[in-house]
Amino acid sequence: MSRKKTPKTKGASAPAASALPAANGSRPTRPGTARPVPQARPNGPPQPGRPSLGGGDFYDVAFKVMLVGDSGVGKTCLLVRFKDGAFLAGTFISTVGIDFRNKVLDVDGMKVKLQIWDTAGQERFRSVTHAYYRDAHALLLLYDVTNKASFDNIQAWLTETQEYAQHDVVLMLLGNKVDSAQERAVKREDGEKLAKEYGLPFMETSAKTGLNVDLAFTAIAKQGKPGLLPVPRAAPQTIPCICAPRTRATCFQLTH
Ligand SMILES: Nc1nc2c(ncn2[C@@H]2O[C@H](COP(=O)(O)OP(=O)(O)OP(=O)(O)O)[C@@H](O)[C@H]2O)c(=O)[nH]1
Ligand SMILES: [Mg+2]
Repeated sequence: MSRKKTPKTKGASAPAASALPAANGSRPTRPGTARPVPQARPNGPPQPGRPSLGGGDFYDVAFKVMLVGDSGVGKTCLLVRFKDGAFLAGTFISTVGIDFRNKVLDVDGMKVKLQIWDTAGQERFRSVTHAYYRDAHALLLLYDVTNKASFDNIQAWLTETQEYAQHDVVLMLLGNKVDSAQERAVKREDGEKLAKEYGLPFMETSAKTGLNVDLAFTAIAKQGKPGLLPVPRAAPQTIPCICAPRTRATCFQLTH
């Protein structure tokens, strides 16, 4: 069992983000620190040798999760819903660079700390986020069920994943904004089909109502706990390769 010490910072922006140029275009941007940072809730008595988040949250294993997907799909809202149980309604403020939050979950009696990295979906921050893929244990790939383009772009996000993340990274596909039934542009079956094609677990979520949000993060935490819920992967030969030609030499799918 890993008992690593966690950084005590909560909600801090990565240094790289602060060095980024100011936002332009129609959307306002928010630095990672713009969100209110809640205090960690107590999570059992201190135990000798057990690392803590600094606010009373002790954990046994730590797991880094990255949220990726097009700008506006709801990555930040999903994280805020999971961490704070609230929905960020109102003006859409794009994330600048990258931000993170920690939350400890109880998974079958073991405390699993999720360090969740919220990336900017905007193209101009792509080089910043690439640097963080390598350390991620899990990637949540988000699209917006009311935005077909964000669904179509999932393949491009998978390509990025194959290029920059560890080959054994845990992946999950999430279709967010499922509360907006009337504006739905991507059928649930299409999400399921894509997930099956790539051997990914799949859920539809709503950061607005909270539907499946805890469930999605808990499933990820379980996959981060060795011996629990191994990722259902398709056999390599059934997964079509989406590698860029220059990465094929190192492709782990070996299908071309
Ligand atoms: N109806 C509905 N709206 C949502 C949901 N999640 C997010 N939104 C809205 O979608 C917009 C974008 O949400 P964000 O979470 O900021 O999007 P993001 O993916 O973090 O975008 P970037 O930071 O630019 O990458 C905001 O106006 C949110 O209020 C949801 O589940 N349902
Ligand atoms: Mg965001």
